Amino acid sequence: MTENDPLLRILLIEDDEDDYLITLDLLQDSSPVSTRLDWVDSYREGIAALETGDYAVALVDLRLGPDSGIELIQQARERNITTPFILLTGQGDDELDVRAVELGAADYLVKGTVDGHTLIRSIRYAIDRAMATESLATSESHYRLLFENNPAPMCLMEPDSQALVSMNEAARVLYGYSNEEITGLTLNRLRAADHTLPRLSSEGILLREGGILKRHQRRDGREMVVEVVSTSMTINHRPLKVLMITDVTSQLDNSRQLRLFKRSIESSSNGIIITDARQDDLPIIYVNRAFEKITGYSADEAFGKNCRFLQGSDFDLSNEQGLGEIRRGLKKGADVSAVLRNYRKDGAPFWNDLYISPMFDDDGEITHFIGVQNDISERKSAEHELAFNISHDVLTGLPNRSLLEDRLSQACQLSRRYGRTIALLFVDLDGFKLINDSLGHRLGDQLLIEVGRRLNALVRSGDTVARISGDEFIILLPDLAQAEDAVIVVESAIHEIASPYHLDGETVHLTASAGISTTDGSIEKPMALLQQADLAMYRAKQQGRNTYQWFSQEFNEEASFRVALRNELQDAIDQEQLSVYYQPLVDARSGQTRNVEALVRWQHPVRGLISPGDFVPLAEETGQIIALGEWVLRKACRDMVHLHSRGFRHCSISVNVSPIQLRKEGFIQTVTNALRASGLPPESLELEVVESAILLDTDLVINTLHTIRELGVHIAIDDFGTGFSSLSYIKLLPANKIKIDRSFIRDVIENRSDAAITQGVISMAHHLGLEVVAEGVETEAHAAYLRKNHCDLLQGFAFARPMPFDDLLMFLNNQVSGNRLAPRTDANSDQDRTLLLLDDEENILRALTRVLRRDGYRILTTTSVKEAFSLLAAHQVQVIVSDQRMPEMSGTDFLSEVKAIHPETVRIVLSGYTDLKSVTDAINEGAIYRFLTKPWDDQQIREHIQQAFLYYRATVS
Ligand SMILES: Nc1nc2c(ncn2[C@@H]2O[C@H](COP(=O)(O)O[C@H]3[C@@H](O)[C@H](n4cnc5c(=O)[nH]c(N)nc54)O[C@@H]3COP(=O)(O)O)[C@@H](O)[C@H]2O)c(=O)[nH]1
Repeated sequence: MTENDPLLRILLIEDDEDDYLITLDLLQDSSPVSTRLDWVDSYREGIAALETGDYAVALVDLRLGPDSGIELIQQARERNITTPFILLTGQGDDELDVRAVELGAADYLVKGTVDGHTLIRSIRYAIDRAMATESLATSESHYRLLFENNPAPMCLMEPDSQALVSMNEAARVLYGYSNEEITGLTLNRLRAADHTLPRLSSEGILLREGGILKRHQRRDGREMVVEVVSTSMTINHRPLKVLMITDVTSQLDNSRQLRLFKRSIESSSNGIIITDARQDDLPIIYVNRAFEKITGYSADEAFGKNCRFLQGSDFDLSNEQGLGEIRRGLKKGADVSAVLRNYRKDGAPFWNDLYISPMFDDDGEITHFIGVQNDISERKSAEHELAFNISHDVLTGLPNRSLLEDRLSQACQLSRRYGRTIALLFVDLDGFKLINDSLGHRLGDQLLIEVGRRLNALVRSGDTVARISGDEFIILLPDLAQAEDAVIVVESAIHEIASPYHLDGETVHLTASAGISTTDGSIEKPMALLQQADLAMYRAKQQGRNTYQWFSQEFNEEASFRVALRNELQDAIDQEQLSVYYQPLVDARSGQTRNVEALVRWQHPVRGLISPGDFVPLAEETGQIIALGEWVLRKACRDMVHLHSRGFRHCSISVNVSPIQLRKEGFIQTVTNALRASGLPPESLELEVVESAILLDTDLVINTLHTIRELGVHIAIDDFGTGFSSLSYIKLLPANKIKIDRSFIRDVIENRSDAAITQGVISMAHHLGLEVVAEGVETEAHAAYLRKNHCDLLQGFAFARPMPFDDLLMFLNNQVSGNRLAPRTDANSDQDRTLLLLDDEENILRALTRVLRRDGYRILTTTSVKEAFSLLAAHQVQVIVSDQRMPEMSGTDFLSEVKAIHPETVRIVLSGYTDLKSVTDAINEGAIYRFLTKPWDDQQIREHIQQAFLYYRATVS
């Protein structure tokens, strides 16, 4: 209180007015400051005045009428009235004094003993004390607020007992206790069973000074990891510990997770790079070990660099697209992935499947980029290999059909643009299957590889050699000035392929047939070129192989015809447009029909009668031969039963069986079904099988034939001599019969090779106990020759053509009624002497006949070599006299042939010219017996002829 202090308002609660006036005087006399003393004289008014809060101090009389000043003070305190009190009383009383101070009275004055100064000092003291008390209370409340409202959980703990004195709200919330539950709580209660943890700096959490980690539990038992910082302090003379508690459970989890992430990144097999987006040129600030391993660069070498250092120094076109994507992605701040060709430190390239992700700060700014590298070089090379395999033939490494197709299309575009010619060569190896089967597939493969290599070696860099299937190679020549240029290549190809191959110590010879098709690029469907070349190749095969042919529209039409036929054949089978014709096989000696061959015919509604030679191969290609063959078999069996019922029981039926039928499962059942359904005895059925039928699935076919044979059905080997089968296979076949192919019979009477083959086959067959049929017997001469050479059965136009069943019946009936094909017995017997005279001049023949007739010979004459062969085939000629100079061939050549075909004959040349060389050669070879000259001496020539007959007798008998 000073002079400058404002007016000091003092309340006097006193029931005695005199005391009021005394107090007023005392104040006015002694107070150094302006005071105003308000007086109330009752308890009630006193409380009311105090509640205004307007008074710096209140002087309260102990006695207020019936009320007590002490009660008033007590009442005021209860009403939170903080006004300092000075209790006034009429007499001194220590007890009262203590009581007043206890209640918060600042002083106790005894009325009448107090002077002005004492009063003023007491008032000042009361006010100061009140102010000090209030300031202390304010400060205490601040501290309490600070403790209670502190967001950090805090506890006050008694150090010895560890009893918790207090817990702030944050701590209560953390632990789940209410304020009331704190009483009696000890630190131990807050601890989990296993509350100690090692210092966790290794766990990546930064602890505060003095902080330790403990495992605590909440009221509900849930555990948590807390950091506890404990500080000792004394509060109100009481030593206490303040525990500052922080729940670090999630921090610890995060830290562990972070460490896990870090370890994952470190141990990731993908390379990981982090670049700083806030620095120029995005320098690398982190790389993991996998990066070092993939690239060969250490982290130190990579730090500070931009990732582009992995792209090598040369421009790489293959990266352009990927880099473009990355640039766009980075610009947008979006995730981006791209495959780049990067380079390792040692310069080796690798394929980097890169995934880049931006990292943002809280303001949405990109701070870093994380790149994840995946070295996909192996996958790339596998993909590359796969792509290669998709477009290339695995065996030879040559382009396959699909790549060829691409190149052909491209070639067509280019040749149209630049006016060039494209040629496609279709090269097919001749008889490769046979070679493959006999050599084995391993060597077969080597052969194909070598063929591919040879073809590749002879083409130019822009050309393509492809392998489109087994033994089919294509050469695409996309850039020819003219079509004829293809000839050089095709001839070289055929020549190269024909050079011997030396494989595993074996020397293999191979030929190829080729077809050429060409275009100026305008062809609508480029692959049609392949079909055309294929057709041309097919024609080359027909021409005898080891040659080439050009495609022509004519082939195309033929091919179209074949395709159409193939489709119509099914209708033919379904709609019974097929019929069976029969051709007799006659006994060579008796002329009797012993057997008939069933031959299918197709009566096409538009095309007329179609030969089986045209549609059977097609049916074999499509598999339709199964249904077709089965139908023929059933029909033939039925017809044969019909024939038997008409009295021709000695007659059996031959049915052709395709190799495809033989290999088909259930064929035996098909045969038994046909026999059972028709009632034909098995021995009346003969199946004709071509020798090549056993080339594929040999064991299966041979077993099938054995089973069929066991049924009683006969087996004939058809077209004998035309297949490539070995004789060792033949002996495995359970055959009854061999049919010599008609190609050997056609010239058998004049071609020494055919004659030798025919004689050889007959002899071999008889030694094997087989019967022999000659097919294609077209003339009497054929028949006579074959008879003479002991052929058993004859089949051919000389006797009958294939005919419908009704005609067959008629034919057989005619035979029975005497018109049978009587055996052509030669008019002269073995003893008869038959002389054949051959000269292209009729008058010579007449003159000779006149001279020799008188010696009783049967004289046959002819001016033609061809007819001479026929006469020789048909008659038992012993001596032949031939002119030397004839238009068809020389006499010595003719007699040389005769010697091969009829070695028993005695052969004489009668010539007006002396070509010494050929005559001496013929004599030396034994082809001629005598050389006589024109003009002749009648007597002399008669003697020579007689001697010739004698010579014949002597040598033949
Ligand atoms: N798998 C089947 N093949 C069959 C069937 N029917 C016939 N064929 C085969 O078709 C080929 C052609 O037969 P085709 O046109 O009927 O010719 C046969 C005869 O007509 C013919 N032949 C008979 N004699 C002569 C003759 O003196 N000269 C001559 N130029 N041709 C003649 O020969 C064919 C019979 O040959 P083959 O069967 O080898 O005994 C032919 O290969 C038939 O096999 C069938 O139903 N299924």
